[in-house]
Amino acid sequence: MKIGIIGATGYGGLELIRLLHNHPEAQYIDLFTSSEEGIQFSNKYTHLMNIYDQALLPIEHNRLTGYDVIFTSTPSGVSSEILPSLIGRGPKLIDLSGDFRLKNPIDYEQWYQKTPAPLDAIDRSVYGLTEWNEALINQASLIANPGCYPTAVLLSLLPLLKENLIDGENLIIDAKSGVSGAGNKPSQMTHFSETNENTAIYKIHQHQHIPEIEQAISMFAGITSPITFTTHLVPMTRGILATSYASLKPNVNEKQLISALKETYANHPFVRIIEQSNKFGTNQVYGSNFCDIHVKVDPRTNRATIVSVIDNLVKGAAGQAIQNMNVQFNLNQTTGLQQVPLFI
Ligand SMILES: NC(=O)C1=CN([C@@H]2O[C@H](COP(=O)(O)OP(=O)(O)OC[C@H]3O[C@@H](n4cnc5c(N)ncnc54)[C@H](OP(=O)(O)O)[C@@H]3O)[C@@H](O)[C@H]2O)C=CC1
Ligand SMILES: CC(=O)N[C@@H](CCC(=O)OP(=O)(O)O)C(=O)O
Repeated sequence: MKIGIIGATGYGGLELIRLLHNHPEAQYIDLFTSSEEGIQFSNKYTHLMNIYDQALLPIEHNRLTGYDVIFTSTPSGVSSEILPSLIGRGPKLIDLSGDFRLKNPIDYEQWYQKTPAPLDAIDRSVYGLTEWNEALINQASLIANPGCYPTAVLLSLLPLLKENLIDGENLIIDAKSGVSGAGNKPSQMTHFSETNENTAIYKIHQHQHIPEIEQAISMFAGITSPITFTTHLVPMTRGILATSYASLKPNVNEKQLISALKETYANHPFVRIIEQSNKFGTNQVYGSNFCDIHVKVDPRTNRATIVSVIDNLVKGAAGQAIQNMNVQFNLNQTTGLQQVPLFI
């Protein structure tokens, strides 16, 4: 396969490069930049010395049709300019940004504060939550790869909502992310002295992943109800831990919740249901494409606490993007993605 990565110099791009290096079908990879044309990649990123010594290429739209796959791992507002003219013209397009995820352009405008992608391109895009949308992903020209938080939240909640085991009307979701979730561009929020020895809540009630999660819950579980979703920045580099609190539907018990999760993901190797867990955290999936899920019912409140962990750069971004590429090309979903988590 001939693959192009736009945004190769960013965190998502670097993770695509790391994972594709061990992908048996990724024989040829070009790396594109909007700002560092001609620079030898391994001079910028020493860890890639003797692995990716090639020069970064400029983004020339008329040449992009010559690839089998184009990944865009760019800030919001970029891929909506690059990809629409490429749809159906050869390459499979996989966008890691939020530009094609929200079906209603007014929502995009409101939550991203940017101009939305053209409506016909949004209409043709397929939401790339692999475990839930495989058939459409297989046929798609343009994949809107899910956001990191939505991936962790949706994989844990959808089976329980779909089976009507928990109340979807009053969901409270509390999520925490490592700092790489904010990309490699420094800001006051991600500065070492602001994140070290600190845990902060941010974008309260304004996070752009709120409409994405609500849209997917409606799409896959048929429930249209607003959620309470809060995000926190914690002093670690990778990882997302999402904890949801939901009331049980009448006569539902913990065993049924676990069964629904296990049955849903029985044939999905990247989702692991962890039944016994005194300790459950982001390091058990670090560097891997796993999403681990744990659920516990509190009999005093009749509420379930549903917790999931992913590596934001792998299952939350590049790993899921490659999983989607595998589905598009009728490869086994796990191709190139069988890394064991880096535990310590
Ligand atoms: N980090 C994460 O955990 C996740 C990120 N995402 C999303 O994926 C996308 C990429 O994220 P991430 O890698 O973290 O971001 P980074 O900021 O680390 O990287 C983005 C890259 O995009 C390139 N870029 C910037 N402006 C342009 C432009 N105008 N045209 C083309 N390329 C441009 C830059 O490279 P250059 O200057 O070389 O062109 C830059 O390296 C974002 O939309 C993000 O929201 C989604 C899920 C998880
Ligand atoms: C820690 C951190 O800042 N995370 C980012 C996640 C970025 C992301 O994935 O957003 P889109 O893909 O929707 O652009 C945030 O909360 O905005």
